[in-house]
Amino acid sequence: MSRTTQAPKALRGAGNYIDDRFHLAKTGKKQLGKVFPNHWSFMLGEIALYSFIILLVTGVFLTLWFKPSMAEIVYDGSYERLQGVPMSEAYASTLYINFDVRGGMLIRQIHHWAALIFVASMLVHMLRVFFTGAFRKPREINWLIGVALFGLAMIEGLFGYSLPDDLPSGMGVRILQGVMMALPLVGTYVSMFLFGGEFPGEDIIPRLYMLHILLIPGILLALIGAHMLILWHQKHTQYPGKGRSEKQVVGSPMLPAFAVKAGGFFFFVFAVIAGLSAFVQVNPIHLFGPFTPTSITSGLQPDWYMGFMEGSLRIFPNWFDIDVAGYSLPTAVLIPGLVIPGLVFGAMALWPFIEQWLSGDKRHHNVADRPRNAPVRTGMGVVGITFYGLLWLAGANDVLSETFSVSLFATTWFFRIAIIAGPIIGFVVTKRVCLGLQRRDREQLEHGYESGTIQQLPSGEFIEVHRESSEETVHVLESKAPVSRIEVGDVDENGVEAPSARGLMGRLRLRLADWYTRDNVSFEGVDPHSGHHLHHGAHEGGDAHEESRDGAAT
Ligand code: HEM
Ligand code: HEM
Repeated sequence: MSRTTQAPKALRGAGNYIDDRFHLAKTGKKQLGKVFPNHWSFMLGEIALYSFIILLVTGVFLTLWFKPSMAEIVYDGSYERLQGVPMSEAYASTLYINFDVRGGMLIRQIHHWAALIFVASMLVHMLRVFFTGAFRKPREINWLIGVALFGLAMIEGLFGYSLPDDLPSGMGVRILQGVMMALPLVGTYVSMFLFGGEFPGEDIIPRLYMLHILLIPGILLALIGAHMLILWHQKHTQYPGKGRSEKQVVGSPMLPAFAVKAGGFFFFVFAVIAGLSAFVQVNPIHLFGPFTPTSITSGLQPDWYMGFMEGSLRIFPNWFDIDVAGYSLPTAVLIPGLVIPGLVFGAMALWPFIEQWLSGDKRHHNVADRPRNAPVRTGMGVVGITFYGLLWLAGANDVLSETFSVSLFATTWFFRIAIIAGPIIGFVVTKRVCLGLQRRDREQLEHGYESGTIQQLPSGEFIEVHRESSEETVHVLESKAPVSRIEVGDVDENGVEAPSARGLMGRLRLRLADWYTRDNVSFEGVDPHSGHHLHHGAHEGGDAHEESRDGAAT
């Protein structure tokens, strides 16, 4: 006997009341059945989202006791080792959260760990999007929002790190001021404006506080909202496979499968952050002491996401300063502190448009690329990782020197050379590996996979038996887009428009387009399993739920 479940009367009443006014039932039904593709790499954006929520909640807790004031007091709280020490109210209030507020130290730890994981998950999420080409049309705007989110999150973290006014806080703010002062013409004014006078002054902590708890989180929240709305509207990309096309999305529906999974995953992320916070100490401000402009510590590192800026400043040579009309431009600070980060973020923001410009490809892409099938893009991604990673390591050049007992000058020079050679080597090796994998894919598509079974033919010859790949694998292998090496003025059958050869820019564009596609292995004319020595293999099934990209569930 079957029984239909009905919501309790009161709930139904409330539902009807709302539906009468807002007519949400129809839209709600459609939206709640929305299909989400399943792949572990799509959980990286979720980790960023959940750690952001944890930051908001723990941040509000911290504001209850934190005092954003530079007024000097003499400490007489419960941490005995600092009693009688003059310090700012900001530092004293953070010590108070640590030692006098119940659970205070744990919440500070959670806030800090969540910040570290927030930026890390964002970075890995961004790499996933980059290497799968998920930034291509129609998702360029979401990519740009992402780049803004990444930059803002770094600044938000730096400002949060500066709030407790302990020694590392003040050192971070000092570097920030140094970089600001290097700005041509306006540097000193910008610094005076932010600090309300000479460094450090009394104003900086209240100002950073306002930015940290109100303005930047507000902008982050709005941008994340827009990011999610756009994602919802455009739907997710999906990896190639059986039944997955540019027009169809395959995965689990929002209710119940995806909602339950996402809810559970939130608690998992929270548990990992809380576990780390309970057992692994981060930023023990009570051990560092209050900031005084005359003190400095050695071997101290900033939070990981500021590491690449630190490295950039540490290894850039102090070769020349430029004098323009009586103003000096300190290149050793200006270039590593502003120009290099500007180039890194500029390249990130522009890449989707550069790629579109040189390939002429204006099609919609909903099926993700396999990284090997876009060797130049994948190579450029490795250039970015190597460049960023080396700068990041260079930010710890003193720690590396001490650990490996090499001189500081040797590590500095190692990084100065590696920062140029590393990305070039990275690009060449990656591109070769991608092309090698493409050749292997082509081979597998044509001949099936190597079974490991060796047979001896009557003639005495030994052969390896190849078996047919599953239908799923064939779909994945066949997903490689045709290599578009089109001639000037052409539009190919995929709507890819050829670069124009006119003018200097036109010729440059053609050259780059050629560089982008040259060497790519063509799969055209390859008939699956047309090779010799094949035996039939197993076939796998596809996912259960499908939805067309224009919203109709099937
Ligand atoms: C993306 C968001 C955020 C990031 C990356 C971030 C990061 C940080 C970091 C790294 C610290 C230093 C923690 C420490 O002392 O060990 C900090 C401190 C602080 N944050 Fe945030 N935070 C964020 C959002 C918020 C929000 C939304 C609030 C408040 C509504 C907030 C309130 C505070 C307060 C009051 C402190 C000073 C107390 C302390 O240092 O323990 N934060 N934040
Ligand atoms: C606060 C930080 C961020 C949050 C909370 C966030 C959240 C998400 C989520 C939950 C998704 C869907 C699931 C997934 O693909 O992982 C997504 C997709 C996407 N994100 Fe982010 N993201 C953030 C930062 C970024 C950054 C830094 C970039 C790139 C620069 C970026 C670009 C994209 C793009 C292009 C998509 C669509 C991908 C697709 O459809 O396959 N996001 N984001």
